[in-house]
Amino acid sequence: MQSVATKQITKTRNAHWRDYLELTKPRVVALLLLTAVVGMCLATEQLVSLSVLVPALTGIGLMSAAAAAVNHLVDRHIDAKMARTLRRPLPQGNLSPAKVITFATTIGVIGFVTLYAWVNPLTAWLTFASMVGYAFIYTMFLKRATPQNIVIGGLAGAAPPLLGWTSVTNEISAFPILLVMIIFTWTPPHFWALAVHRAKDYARAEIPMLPVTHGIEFTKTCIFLYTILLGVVCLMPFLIGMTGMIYLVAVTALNAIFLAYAWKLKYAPNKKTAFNMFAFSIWHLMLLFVILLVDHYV
Ligand code: HEM
Ligand SMILES: CC(C)=CCC/C(C)=C/CC/C(C)=C/COP(=O)(O)OP(=O)(O)O
Repeated sequence: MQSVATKQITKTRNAHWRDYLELTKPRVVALLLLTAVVGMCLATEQLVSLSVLVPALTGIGLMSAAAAAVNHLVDRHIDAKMARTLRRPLPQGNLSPAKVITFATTIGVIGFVTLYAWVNPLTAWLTFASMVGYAFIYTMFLKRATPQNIVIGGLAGAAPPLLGWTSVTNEISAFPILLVMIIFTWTPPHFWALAVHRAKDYARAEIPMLPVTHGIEFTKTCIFLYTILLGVVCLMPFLIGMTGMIYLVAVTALNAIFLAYAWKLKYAPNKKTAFNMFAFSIWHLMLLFVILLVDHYV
């Protein structure tokens, strides 16, 4: 496998703007920003002012993109060993590590200054903590150290609703923390479904993801249990009176579908079930946050 990776690394070409875009994990950042926008909107009865919305999204987006670029840099050797990640700009030799460091530092600093100067220092520091959590604590340490890596590291990716909320209110409160808990409990079924599908890749790269260390069946059981827990956590916003019937009905339907995937994955899987559950997880989270918005305004 090393020889496949080496062959790819020697096949270099000039850097292209698309390589820089790929470093930022644009689709992941887009969903993170949606959850941040919802955090902003739910923080106020009025419409969010553009003078907060624009710098907050710019800052959170740039710092998330910087964290993603550092993840590409730190993981370049393991990415070269996995079929899913082999074609990324660093394993392909399209970008040098020095260029990636310059890029990540530049956008990270611009993002921080934007938040600090035009939003508020609280949001700037919370976003900084999330960036460190993903780029350094998860990527450099947890990912290689424990099968609970994504559970603990998931907190960084779960932060954006809180970041959106503090952008508007300049204070931390219980409701956005509940939104963070929703993403936090969603992350294990989201990622482990993909890890079940790609278990051989992770084994080859010697990354201690749950299916590698504890086996596929145990991972499927954990996915099932976390999906039930997610269903319970998703009820909380309704139970504390922060959302209404639209949220309750729509989210119950979404969670029933997610649970049906988890059940099928455990008890009646075919070759595509794990990947289909991963793909649905993205729709699940996206629709859940759109529903929060609809419920807030209707
Ligand atoms: C520690 C937490 C997380 C882990 C380990 C994780 C892992 C992954 C992995 C391995 C992929 C496949 C990437 C690819 O092949 O391109 C992926 C895709 C994705 N993830 Fe996550 N994820 C996490 C948290 C999140 C969060 C918090 C969000 C958004 C709120 C998110 C949104 C997405 C989206 C939208 C995709 C599809 C990307 C694409 O199609 O390019 N993930 N995730
Ligand atoms: C400021 C802030 C909110 C920061 C969070 C930024 C961020 C991009 C979080 C997403 C989490 C994610 C995609 C993890 C996958 O990493 P992986 O290395 O396990 O997956 P890979 O193998 O696809 O690279």
